[in-house]
Amino acid sequence: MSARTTSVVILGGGPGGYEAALVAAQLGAEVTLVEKDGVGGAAVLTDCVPSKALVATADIMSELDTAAAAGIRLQDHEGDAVTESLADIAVVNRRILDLASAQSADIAARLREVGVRVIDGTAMLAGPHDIVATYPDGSEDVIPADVVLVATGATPRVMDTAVPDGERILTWQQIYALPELPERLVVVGSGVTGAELAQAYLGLGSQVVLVSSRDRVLPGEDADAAQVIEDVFRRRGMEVLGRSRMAAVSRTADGVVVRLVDGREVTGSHALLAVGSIPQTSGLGLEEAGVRLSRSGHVEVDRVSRTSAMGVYAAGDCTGVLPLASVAAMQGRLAMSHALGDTVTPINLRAVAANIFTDPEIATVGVSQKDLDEGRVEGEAVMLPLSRNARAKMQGITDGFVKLFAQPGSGAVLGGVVVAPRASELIFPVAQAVHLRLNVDQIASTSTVYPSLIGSIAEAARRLHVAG
Ligand SMILES: Cc1cc2nc3c(=O)[nH]c(=O)nc-3n(C[C@H](O)[C@H](O)[C@H](O)COP(=O)(O)OP(=O)(O)OC[C@H]3O[C@@H](n4cnc5c(N)ncnc54)[C@H](O)[C@@H]3O)c2cc1C
Ligand SMILES: NC(=O)c1ccc[n+]([C@@H]2O[C@H](COP(=O)([O-])OP(=O)(O)OC[C@H]3O[C@@H](n4cnc5c(N)ncnc54)[C@H](O)[C@@H]3O)[C@@H](O)[C@H]2O)c1
Repeated sequence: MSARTTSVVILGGGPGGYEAALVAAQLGAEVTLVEKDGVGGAAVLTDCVPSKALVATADIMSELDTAAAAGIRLQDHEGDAVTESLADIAVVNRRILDLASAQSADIAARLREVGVRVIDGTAMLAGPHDIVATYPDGSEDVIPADVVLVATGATPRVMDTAVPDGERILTWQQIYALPELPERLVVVGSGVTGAELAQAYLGLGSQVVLVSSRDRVLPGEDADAAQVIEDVFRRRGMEVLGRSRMAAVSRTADGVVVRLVDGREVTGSHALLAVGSIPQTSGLGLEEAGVRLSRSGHVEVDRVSRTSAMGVYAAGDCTGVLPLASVAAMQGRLAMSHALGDTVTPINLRAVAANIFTDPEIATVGVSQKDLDEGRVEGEAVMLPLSRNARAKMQGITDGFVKLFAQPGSGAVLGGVVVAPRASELIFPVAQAVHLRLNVDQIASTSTVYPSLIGSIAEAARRLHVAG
């Protein structure tokens, strides 16, 4: 198949779709991308980018709060101490929406530059090689495709007993339209979305109650890291209700009531539902075209993003491989490289770095403590609290740690966890070590700046040295 004449049609313009479009265009294909809501997808318009922008604002406010501990006194013109900062949520939201649409426009411009045809419409398959695009005015086009990429993402899970109304009962995609800061926000679900947004609103000045169905928040994460975050949440005044499953949410005269399955009731001014997502794969003609779906409705793919139908690939949240923007992008790029005959290395989830944008952040890569504890991986762990690091002291960092996992004998770095402000930036050397199969001595002997938080990663590596 000649890449120059290959026609590629992509359903969905999130990171899975637009990154694939860029690669396919670079490899010489004729590329059409059909997107119904806006280029950049949910990642840019409603999920990843807006939530991180909200967190960034809350972080600025929390830095103001900690200024006093560093000896900084904020005062007004009369010399009276200023002890409170207020978030003007209408301004905050406007900035976030502007920033998201600017990011979307930048991506659309880049796609145009490389010759990708972007269709504003809804797409579905009429067989493995024909895509029907429906335009906003209801008219349709059939686009023939040699290669199809399904990258339609996921959408917030909605329960019949807790239906969002966009005013008081909200999904995370609706919060940026709020005209006022919620006075008392009940966040339901303590996964990554719930934890990040609960802390962001707490930082912005809302009272926050976090309804967590599990023993602790962030049930899927490193237990030591989740404990640090839960302690910080409580210390800063968040009410965390553990082992509390929401049964229903309804409106009251001036707010909401969240009913728990054990009969308790939690009242608030607003409820934010963060109870997971479902893949957007129904009604797309996928199964009719021979594309196998899992019981959860995700598209089944292999490590180069092939589905069960020849010539049809899938990437991102609709596959359920690992719901991260970075992974969606990687899957989309791999799909195009494979379809268009470029060199491909199958996806390696072991080396995927991820970050939870709480304060402090939790960054992880590679194997987990659970893998070691449950005997799936043989490894040793060293955990160093950041409170003993000189730079951390200077910056007033009291919570957080660095944890490194290594293979006994060889000292190969298997993974790590960093809990710190900007952990997302600090995890890179560990990710690089996992990716390049470096050993602890190679990390330990790499020069680090003194004083620096990253020095703790080198120190953890030194502690894992295997005497030769
Ligand atoms: C609150 C929140 C915060 C997050 N933060 C992060 C983060 O910090 N870092 C990170 O890596 N990940 C983050 N994620 C995950 C990340 O957003 C997703 O993994 C990512 O969006 C997946 O990209 P995608 O391309 O698969 O889908 P999406 O970004 O969902 O894009 C899919 C697009 O397809 C379009 N579409 C669907 N059906 C059709 C159709 N029939 N025709 C045309 N178009 C269609 C949709 O309109 C959508 O625009 C976050 C998720 C949430 C919920
Ligand atoms: N920083 C990031 O990279 C980032 C941020 C947000 C989301 N994400 C991605 O999205 C994925 C999904 O995260 P998520 O948090 O949206 O969903 P999730 O499915 O991981 O978490 C939802 C949580 O809600 C709980 N829950 C479900 N029903 C409930 C009920 N009735 N009452 C109380 N709790 C209930 C579940 O037990 C679960 O802990 C993550 O795994 C991550 O990959 C990434």
